[in-house]
Amino acid sequence: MSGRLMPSRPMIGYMHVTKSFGPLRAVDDLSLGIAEGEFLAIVGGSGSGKTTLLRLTNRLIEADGGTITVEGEDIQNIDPVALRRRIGYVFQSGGLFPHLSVADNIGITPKLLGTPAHEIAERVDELIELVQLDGTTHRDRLPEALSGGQRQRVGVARALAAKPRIMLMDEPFGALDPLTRDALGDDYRSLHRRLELTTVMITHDMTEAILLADRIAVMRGGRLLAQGTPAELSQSGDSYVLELLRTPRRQVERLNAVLPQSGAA
Ligand SMILES: Nc1ncnc2c1ncn2[C@@H]1O[C@H](COP(=O)(O)OP(=O)(O)OP(=O)(O)O)[C@@H](O)[C@H]1O
Repeated sequence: MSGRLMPSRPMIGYMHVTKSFGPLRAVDDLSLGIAEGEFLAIVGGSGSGKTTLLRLTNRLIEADGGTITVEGEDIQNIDPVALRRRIGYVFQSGGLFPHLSVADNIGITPKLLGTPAHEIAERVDELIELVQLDGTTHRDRLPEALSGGQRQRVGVARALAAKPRIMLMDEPFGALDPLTRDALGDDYRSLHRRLELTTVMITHDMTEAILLADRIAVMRGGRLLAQGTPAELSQSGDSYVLELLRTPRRQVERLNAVLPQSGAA
């Protein structure tokens, strides 16, 4: 996957996008294109504008300047509800409705679209299987009776319900223990490939970004500081980018120093 800033026919295109909240420029003159089928990770410190960029993409908020395109269309010309149907969104906390069962949470979008009940039930079963939940035990549970990892699987299933081609994910695995996080990351990566999705995922974790994404965009102070494959980023002249990339390497070195080099671990 090439590290070009703007592929010739981007699935999502950001051209000089700016968004301010009062005097604060949360997103500042950002240009970037994401190719069809690409998995892009956005990495950056707290407050660097990552969530704002995702929310601009599905018109939860509106940009002050610049243009955003989805499948070549300016999103200003797409009805926000229709746009959100084409873009799945997964929240850090899962964002599930606490009073609705797993099945009803997953089926909420088809229901709002007026899909007949039997079709919703079929789609829900299909999605439960797709995200590897257990239909028998989990289908009728409330979110409070699920583990964090299971809740995130429901969040992914719900986001996929309207068969979007694009998935936006805001720190989807951030609050999970490392093993669950790894498993969910791997499972999502294969879903991304199998369903030929285009995915933009925010993560604080450079290791996760390197392991899951084709390309990484680094944001700082609302600006796109650097972007490229991990190998390309490692050639960056920017000290913040290099520092971000050094963290996973340091972790590996420390682990290697502590753990035996062979054996079960
Ligand atoms: N609705 C809002 N009103 C005012 N300021 C906002 C609003 N939404 C975001 N901001 C500000 O914009 C900046 C960017 O916020 P954003 O949530 O995009 O950052 P982030 O990179 O996603 O951070 P985090 O990693 O902590 O989630 C922050 O300073 C934040 O306080």
